[in-house]
Amino acid sequence: MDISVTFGDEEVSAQAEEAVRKLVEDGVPRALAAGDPALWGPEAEEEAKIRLGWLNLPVTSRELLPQITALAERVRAEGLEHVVLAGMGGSSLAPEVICATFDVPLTVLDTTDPGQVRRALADRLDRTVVVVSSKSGSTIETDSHRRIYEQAFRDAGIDPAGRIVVVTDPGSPLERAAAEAGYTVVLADPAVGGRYSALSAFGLVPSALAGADVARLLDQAEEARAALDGEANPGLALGAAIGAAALSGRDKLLLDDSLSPINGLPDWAEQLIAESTGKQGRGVLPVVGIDPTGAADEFVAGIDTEGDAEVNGPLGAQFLIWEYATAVAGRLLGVNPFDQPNVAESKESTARILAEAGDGPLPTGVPSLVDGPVEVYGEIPEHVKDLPGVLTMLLEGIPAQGYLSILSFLDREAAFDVPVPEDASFEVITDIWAAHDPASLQGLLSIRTDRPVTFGWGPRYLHSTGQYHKGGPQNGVFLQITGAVDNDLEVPGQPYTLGRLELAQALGDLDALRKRGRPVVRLHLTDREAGVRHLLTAAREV
Ligand SMILES: O=P(O)(O)OC[C@H]1O[C@H](O)[C@H](O)[C@@H](O)[C@@H]1O
Repeated sequence: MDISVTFGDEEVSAQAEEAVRKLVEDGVPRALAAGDPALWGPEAEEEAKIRLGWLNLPVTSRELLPQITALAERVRAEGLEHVVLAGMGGSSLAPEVICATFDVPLTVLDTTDPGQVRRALADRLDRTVVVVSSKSGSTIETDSHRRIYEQAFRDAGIDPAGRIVVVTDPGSPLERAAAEAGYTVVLADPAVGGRYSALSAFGLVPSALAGADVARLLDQAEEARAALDGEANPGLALGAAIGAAALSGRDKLLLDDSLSPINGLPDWAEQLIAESTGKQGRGVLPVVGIDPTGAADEFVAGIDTEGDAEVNGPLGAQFLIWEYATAVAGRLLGVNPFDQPNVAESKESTARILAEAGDGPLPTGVPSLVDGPVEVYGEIPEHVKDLPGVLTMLLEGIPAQGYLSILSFLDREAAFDVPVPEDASFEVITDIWAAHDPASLQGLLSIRTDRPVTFGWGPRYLHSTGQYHKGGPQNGVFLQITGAVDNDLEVPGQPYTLGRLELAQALGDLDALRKRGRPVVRLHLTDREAGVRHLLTAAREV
């Protein structure tokens, strides 16, 4: 197995070498191997004491294998071939990459979009097993999914007890609810934080049920763990390079996996890096989905792909190396890599908005302008009269070291429902999808600026880059997209529907961003399909 970190840029290499020398001199690798919680300063120490379990997961997680294997065998024997994972952030990003890489199907629910959840519900409910994963056991999206699936199973005459598997920390409210309901529960290691939990029960249980070879994943990680003890320590080198580069102004970390056999690691690494480093007005901005631009503040990390740094290794090894590197970079940046102090701001705003609105409409405000099926909310100068004007204004407003972030609270899969001609070639089909996919906006806008443009699906990004948006440097410009809901979904036992929660989450984050003085515009699509097409057309006119 080739597990290595190499440098393709002389400046990066020299800075990394110098930082590694200093880190070794300070005894950091030895202290980290020994799980020393004092490495991130006195303020982080208390939390670090209960957050370093990930270093040992390649070994300790093996204890879970008999339970997981038996569970997977039962699920298979019962013909439950549709595995749905309800989980946000650290509770779903790793299984998504593991399953994509091992090429086994997994339906991930990390959305509050009613259309997306309805699609999952309509898919083989009689053969569905749902993994409800939440470390805290109190995440609102995951709680909603659990309630919705419980109801759907009951309505179909299916006992949810045989269909719901819970992964959570010991003592969480979810563990208690699951015990009462008679669900199968797999307890996770409480000494591991959400975004460092790829090799814990959170990564392994849903992936094994979907058919991935998780024992192999642990073998790969164990090999990397041995390398982290040695002198040629890839995690130390990567963390030193990322941290030192950021300190010298190269703080946009472009993740390039174009040649990697691993499928989707950047989406996982994005959360790890953004939530771990983006706080106290500092941080490293992970950039996923666009090509390198050569900008002076850009650092290209290639996953099995050339870059300023190139990280080679199979998936299990990559997880551990990136976690180790992030912890090291956190030390260099002087932040606690295990907390997410600003994530709660949006959650609190959302809760307040829902409570204050009662049964009435949510406080959306009035549009500043309307362009066809797109309403524009936010401060728009007089001379801006249409959507291309709004997009131009946002692009021109990006600060010199800044970025634009597109935040889309829409159905991530809607574009793939668009009918395509029967005899269409693959190229034609992908063009049709792209023309209906809000994510295409990232590529269209990024070629109109030399600044990075990021794209996140809401509410998924709230548990990932959302921390950096609010806690990181004051240099982001935000474009939020919401849409009308035609076919809403009740959340059993709760006063809100899923669509109402989705909009409240968008408004909650809008409020949190505004309170921090971040420039933000919300576009509301009164007709989603026409709105996306109109928006993409406007982006081409900029
Ligand atoms: O696993 P859970 O407790 O449900 O948490 C899921 C996610 O939500 C939070 O908002 C955190 O910011 C994430 O780091 C975490 O992974």
